Amino acid sequence: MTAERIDGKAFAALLRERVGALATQFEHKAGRKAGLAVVLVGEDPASQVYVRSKHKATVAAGMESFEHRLPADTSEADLLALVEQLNADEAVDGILVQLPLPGHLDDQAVIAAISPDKDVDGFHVTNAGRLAVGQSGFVPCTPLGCMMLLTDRLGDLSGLEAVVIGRSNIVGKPMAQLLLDANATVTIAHSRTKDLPGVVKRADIVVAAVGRAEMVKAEWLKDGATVIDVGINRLPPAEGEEKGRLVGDVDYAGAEGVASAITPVPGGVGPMTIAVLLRNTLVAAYRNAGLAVPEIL
Ligand SMILES: Nc1nc2c(c(=O)[nH]1)N[C@@H](CN(C=O)c1ccc(C(=O)N[C@@H](CCC(=O)O)C(=O)O)cc1)CN2
Repeated sequence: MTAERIDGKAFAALLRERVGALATQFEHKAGRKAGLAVVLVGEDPASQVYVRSKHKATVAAGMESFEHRLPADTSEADLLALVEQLNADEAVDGILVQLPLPGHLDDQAVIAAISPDKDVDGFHVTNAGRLAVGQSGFVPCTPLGCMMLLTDRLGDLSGLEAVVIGRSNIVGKPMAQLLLDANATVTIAHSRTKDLPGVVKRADIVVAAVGRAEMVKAEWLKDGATVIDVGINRLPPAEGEEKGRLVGDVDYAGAEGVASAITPVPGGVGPMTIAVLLRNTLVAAYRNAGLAVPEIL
């Protein structure tokens, strides 16, 4: 079997296009553009790339982008003051603080300061709670993007066995919650799971979000499984290479021979993160303006 490659890049482009069309409708109805504020503290090279991509995608979708770049030694009090200012700014529908933050800053305190109704990352404890009890809030972008790819491919997930490898607040836990809401039978596996290969072998759906390069091997997979690879790991440069290759948490070359479908890295889940961020921002804008959120969002 050669697995179908799930093209997250193409899916994300379609989603961004749809959000762009709805953002124009929003502007006509509300008399203003939807707005996203992104805060970057420090000079982490990967974060700089992601923040630049978010800015470009926001503007391309016809929304207002407010970028705040702060020095690496910014104090927590100054960062919290900026978040407060953005909470009060009516032109700002969504607020995102790029992670990771420099070590002296407490991510949880910063996330807690964001108004839950502007928390388009879905990281605030209020939004985590809303997801847990089935209320509408904001769902973290990466797991929601994974879910869109899964339902596009599989349709109804009822009764399917899903294994999520990784238990982070940002990906693993919300992913498991979304799969459970879709009536899958869900196992969350992690570094202390006994017989991880045996657990993964049961799964019709595998979501790998551990952050360890090519850890999930072809032999672990059930024939015909659908594999969603959230990992983005850079290998050390091979001879003659300037930069190492990007790989996921799954051994793609091996898994391709066993799975029925798999997301590549790059070009799979990663691009969905930014497309869903635009979607969440537009949902926030509709809600903040007191307008009905279009169903197709
Ligand atoms: N506040 C947040 N911080 C972080 C988040 C987040 O959702 N909110 N997620 C990640 C980083 N991230 C967005 O912020 C992100 C990661 C990866 C991609 C992406 O498109 N990756 C490409 C490969 C990119 C490359 O060449 O390096 C791919 O997978 O095809 C987009 C966004 C951590 N921080």
